[in-house]
Amino acid sequence: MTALIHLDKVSVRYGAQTALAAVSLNVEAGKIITVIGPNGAGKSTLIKVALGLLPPDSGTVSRRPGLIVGYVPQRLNIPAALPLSVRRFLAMAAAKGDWPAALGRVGAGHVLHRQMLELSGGELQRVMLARALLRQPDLLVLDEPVGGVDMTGQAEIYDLIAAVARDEGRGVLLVSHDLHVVMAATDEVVCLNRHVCCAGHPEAVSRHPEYLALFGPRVAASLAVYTHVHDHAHLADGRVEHVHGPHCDHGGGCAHG
Ligand SMILES: Nc1ncnc2c1ncn2[C@@H]1O[C@H](COP(=O)(O)OP(=O)(O)OP(=O)(O)O)[C@@H](O)[C@H]1O
Repeated sequence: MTALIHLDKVSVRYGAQTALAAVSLNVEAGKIITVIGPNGAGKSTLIKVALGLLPPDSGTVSRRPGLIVGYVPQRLNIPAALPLSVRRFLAMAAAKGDWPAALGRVGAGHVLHRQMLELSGGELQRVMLARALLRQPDLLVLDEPVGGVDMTGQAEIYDLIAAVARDEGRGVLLVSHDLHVVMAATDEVVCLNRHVCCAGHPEAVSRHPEYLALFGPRVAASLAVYTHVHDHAHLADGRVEHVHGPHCDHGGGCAHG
């Protein structure tokens, strides 16, 4: 298997509600896969399945044997009464790591001796990323990693994520709403709305200008456009009907409607 992780037709239900329906995706070494989708689309559920925290109701998840995963959650809840320095927090993840270098790399060199509870939202996200990278992961899983980070910081963090994939050959599975910032550094976009609506390479933008019109000006401006092969229709009751036409007119607002 060349993929670090492979999801094959994974479905997850919470009671009667389907959170993921036959979702397949691959993350390979050196590649960044970005999952986008509206609230409730199943992005966090997908991450939980990929991490092995949630077993799928059907379908399979295959991980390369011995895979090391670094995970940056959307939020970290630290008990208010827990005295925990950044240094100690990082030491818990990697006892022998070069913590100052790891923090310096994510632009948070100044927080090594601070208390975790004192950090700003952006500083906390950077520390979480440093901690994930200290594990020297084959696969980095990031659930909206720039929450609370200012605009300049966001660009810096995405540049770093791109370098981690490109220069160090790590695979990255990223959930993001920051489409325009993420696009430049993404190898493949997976548009999720319980099922995979569409997926493709952002660089296909220049080769397929006709698709720009499909998304409408608001989405097109933030997302540019990517190869869009649509093999299903969205029915009024929310179900999906598979059809064989190669492209859709996106009238159903697949990801964003
Ligand atoms: N433990 C749970 N029990 C029941 N329903 C759940 C549970 N976790 C998630 N859901 C439901 O499953 C659906 C998908 O949730 P999920 O958190 O995966 O979406 P998301 O795309 O990450 O959303 P958001 O962008 O709002 O974070 C939602 O409708 C949510 O209410």
